Amino acid sequence: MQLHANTMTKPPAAVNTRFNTTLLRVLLVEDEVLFARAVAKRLQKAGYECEHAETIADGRAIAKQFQPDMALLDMRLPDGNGLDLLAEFISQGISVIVMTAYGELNDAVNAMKLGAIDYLKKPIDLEELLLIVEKAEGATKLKTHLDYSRQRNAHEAEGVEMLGESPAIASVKMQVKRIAQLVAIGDAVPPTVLINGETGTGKDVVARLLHQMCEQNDRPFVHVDCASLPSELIESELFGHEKGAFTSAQGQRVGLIEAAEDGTLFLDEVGELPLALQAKLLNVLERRMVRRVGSTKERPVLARFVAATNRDLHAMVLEGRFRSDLYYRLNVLNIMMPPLRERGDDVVLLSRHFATQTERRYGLPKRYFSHEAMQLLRRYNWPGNVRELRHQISRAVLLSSGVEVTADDLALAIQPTQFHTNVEPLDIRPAPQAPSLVTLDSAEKMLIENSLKQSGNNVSEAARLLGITRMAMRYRMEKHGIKS
Ligand SMILES: Nc1ncnc2c1ncn2[C@@H]1O[C@H](COP(=O)(O)OP(=O)(O)OP(=O)(O)O)[C@@H](O)[C@H]1O
Repeated sequence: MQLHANTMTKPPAAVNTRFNTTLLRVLLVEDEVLFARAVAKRLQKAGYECEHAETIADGRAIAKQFQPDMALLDMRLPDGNGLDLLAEFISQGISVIVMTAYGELNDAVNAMKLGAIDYLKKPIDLEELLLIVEKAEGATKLKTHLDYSRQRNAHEAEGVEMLGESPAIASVKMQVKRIAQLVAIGDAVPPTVLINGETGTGKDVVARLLHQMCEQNDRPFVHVDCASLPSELIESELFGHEKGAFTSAQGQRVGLIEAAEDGTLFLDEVGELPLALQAKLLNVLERRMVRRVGSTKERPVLARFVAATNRDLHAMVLEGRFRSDLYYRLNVLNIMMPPLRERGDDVVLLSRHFATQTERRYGLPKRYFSHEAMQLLRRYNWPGNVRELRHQISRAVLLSSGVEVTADDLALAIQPTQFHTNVEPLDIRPAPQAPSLVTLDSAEKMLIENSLKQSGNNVSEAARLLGITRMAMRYRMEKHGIKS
């Protein structure tokens, strides 16, 4: 057996102690070694732990030791068809994404019927692959593990930043600080916090900031996305289970509530929690005890509970879709995130910040916003809030042809009704057309060509300018038919 691996340094952890590991594990079964190395590198860079096997036999053997959470499986392998391994992996609870060659659509269809989460057609773009892996993570229980693991890493590596100087954000920062300073006396537990706000306003950022500012910031921060946990798994994910508690419970498992220890349990999108589980959660909050599925033993719960929602929970209570007792239990302290359109000039500060991030990531020269672009940014009403702003800015920075980001580089079709009420109306002119005609593919091609031009056709230097590996650069050049 050949182990092709990569830079894995830790020995594989046992299945039941996965909460103690830090990275989500991806097994790549692919016989094209160069491509596999490029994929492994990209995944490692994105925070995944990755192993590689070239054959079905190797894949089977490595999976036993490595205990992957997810597998990327090629369909044509030297010792058989990847479909043979697919069923085995799925029965072991491994999420599978298949990779098929051009014209092998039947394989993809069969794989999906057998339970693969998604498929990718070759030639594969690494960024697309990453997006699909991330999407698969979100659609399964894996997201929870990863958010938990990544967050632990993130706290070790860097602090959370909540940018903004507007009175609305200053007030949020003040509230977070006060809540973090509330020290529980004796046996008292920290009060629960409910964060409300439109999508993309930074509820997640606030939860992490609160954790960071608390005394127990070296304890775990466990992010549970209640919307993406499959309903059949949510109970055992949250509460844990004992061996044999149900048919597929081959081992004992610590639930996320327990995994939070005396840190923070962040229940994101709490409005999506099914009613039956709302009752169980209420019980945990009231009694501060948790019982694993299939166990008779109760364990104390020490974590701080922080919940977030973009729904009107009060309205959901009136409609009978959210338990009123749980609502009041969660809503002990409340933080309301203001929409971006109410944060005045924070939009300027955030735009500069996101532009600098993109410039650094792609090795681009510093960009400046034209006066018109700035006006547009200030006057748009940002329904997707800070998340939308971040995407728009990085897209505009990547697409701008010179050092100036113009209003046309921003794909904001502003409507007269979307203007802020307190600013003078902008010159009405047709919505920008050009950006919507540029595809991600052509933007990537343009970036690659530009970087090669800038580096005098030196591939390594061009890769450095773009902040990618030489291998990834070569892969992309080949994809776009660019010769050096
Ligand atoms: N004040 C801020 N400073 C810097 N970055 C921010 C700020 N607010 C939000 N962001 C960034 O915007 C994006 C969206 O934020 P976040 O995920 O916290 O929003 P959310 O309210 O939890 O969204 P959703 O309701 O969709 O889950 C993230 O990339 C986050 O880092």
